[in-house]
Amino acid sequence: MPLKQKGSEDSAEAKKRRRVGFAEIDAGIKASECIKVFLVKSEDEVGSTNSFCISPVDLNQFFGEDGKIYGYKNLKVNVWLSLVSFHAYPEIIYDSTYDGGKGITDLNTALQDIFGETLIEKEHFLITFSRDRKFISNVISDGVIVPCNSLLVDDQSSNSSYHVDGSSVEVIRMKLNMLTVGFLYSHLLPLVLLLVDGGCRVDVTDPRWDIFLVVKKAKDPSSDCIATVLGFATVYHFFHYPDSTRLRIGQILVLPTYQGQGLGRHLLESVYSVAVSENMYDVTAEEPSDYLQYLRACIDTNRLLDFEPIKPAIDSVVSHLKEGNLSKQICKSRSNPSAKVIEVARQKFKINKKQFLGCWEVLVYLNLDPENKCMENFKVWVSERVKCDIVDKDAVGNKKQLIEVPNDYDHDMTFVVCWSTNGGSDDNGGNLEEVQATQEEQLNQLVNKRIDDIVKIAKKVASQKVRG
Ligand SMILES: CC(=O)SCCNC(=O)CCNC(=O)[C@H](O)C(C)(C)COP(=O)(O)OP(=O)(O)OC[C@H]1O[C@@H](n2cnc3c(N)ncnc32)[C@H](O)[C@@H]1OP(=O)(O)O
Repeated sequence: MPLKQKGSEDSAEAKKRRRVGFAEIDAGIKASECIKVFLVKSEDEVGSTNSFCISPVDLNQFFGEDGKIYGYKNLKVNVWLSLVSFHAYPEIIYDSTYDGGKGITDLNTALQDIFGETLIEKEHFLITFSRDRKFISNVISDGVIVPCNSLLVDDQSSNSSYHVDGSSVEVIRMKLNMLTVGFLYSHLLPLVLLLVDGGCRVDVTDPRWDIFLVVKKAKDPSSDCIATVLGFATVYHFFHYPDSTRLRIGQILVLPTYQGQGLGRHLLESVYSVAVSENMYDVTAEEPSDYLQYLRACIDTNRLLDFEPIKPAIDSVVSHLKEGNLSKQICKSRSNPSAKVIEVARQKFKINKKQFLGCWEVLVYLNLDPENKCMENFKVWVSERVKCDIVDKDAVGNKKQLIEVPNDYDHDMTFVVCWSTNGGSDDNGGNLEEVQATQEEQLNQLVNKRIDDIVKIAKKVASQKVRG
């Protein structure tokens, strides 16, 4: 009897094990692998996966800690986003659902987190293309056109518009706390969340937020003037002690279909134009992406290129670099332009100090002869500037250290400066020489990267000058 019992217990166990063994464990699917977002201009494009598909920065961030969707077999999510009203319509396709131990992801809630109130059913979505065709035109009717001296403006009789696809393009400035503008912003927000790294909602009730909309205006077949949004920037008015205001760009986005046509630059120049005409303190950007930094550097260097008051200071560095072998100490002492030079550029162009110092290196480079030996001196000069920025080399003895750390972003390198508390010289398990050699190598990498950036910006600025 006991044996039989044991036997039946064994077989029950075996069955259980088999069940467990065969149960399908749900590995989930990364949101970025099954969700596609298409930009569409007309109802004919809805449902087509040949429409323009955007590349979100990180779709996975909206789906739990591991960015995965669980519980669906052969899942595909296609979202069509209207460039007319910025409504969105999702199509969710799958063979079946099942609980493989991780539950079944609530897709509607997750999509709501991204698209919010813009998410609507297909039937309503299709109607919006005709019903809301004047949506943008109506919103911007109370806006102010920003006059801009952009190099892109091709109509010399007016300094506020140029042309894309044969239509006139303008930058309109509005207060975000206006009801209709706040409503439009809530429709643009999904694009911010999807396409701006770290993008988030700004407080539309705060009167210190402006939005700069770059719009294309064209007549439709019934001769109505229809405006389309091509890009936008949200800009905050910060108090600057004691009695001025600085403009800070919170988010800037050019719709992917229009990127690379000079609109980002036109938006930035429009913000500068307002800063100059309203005598703001300066213009800054909140956590700018590398590409935005590059774009700003190109624009600012271009503006500084023919600015006479800073030329003697540039000439002085250039002649110094041409002098032959430089002592690092002299390099250090001639590292930065004087406060007066920085101030005169800020007053005229509203270029912030940190930004100016980046342009300074490009301006010096542009004035050197690349064939000449002084390029070696330029490297020494940049190297001393990098060292001053990041870590005081002499502080090694004082246990200050530069350490390379992994990062979650797609940057090549991230460094942190640490202050050792351990009191010994052998903090990394090696001796002081090894620590210094590692530091030297890491600094060299940074210097090489900085020089590559300078050369890239200088080439772009030089080519734009030739075209201009
Ligand atoms: C604070 C923050 O918001 S950080 C986040 C920034 N935003 C984002 O990352 C969102 C996604 N990215 C974008 O929206 C855009 O790429 C932006 C806003 C950064 C730049 O906008 P774009 O319209 O693409 O920039 P724009 O066209 O003015 O300049 C891009 C390129 O065109 C070039 N360009 C500028 N003007 C012209 C012109 N008239 N003719 C030809 N090329 C031009 C630029 O030099 C640059 O060329 P390169 O990349 O080959 O060197």
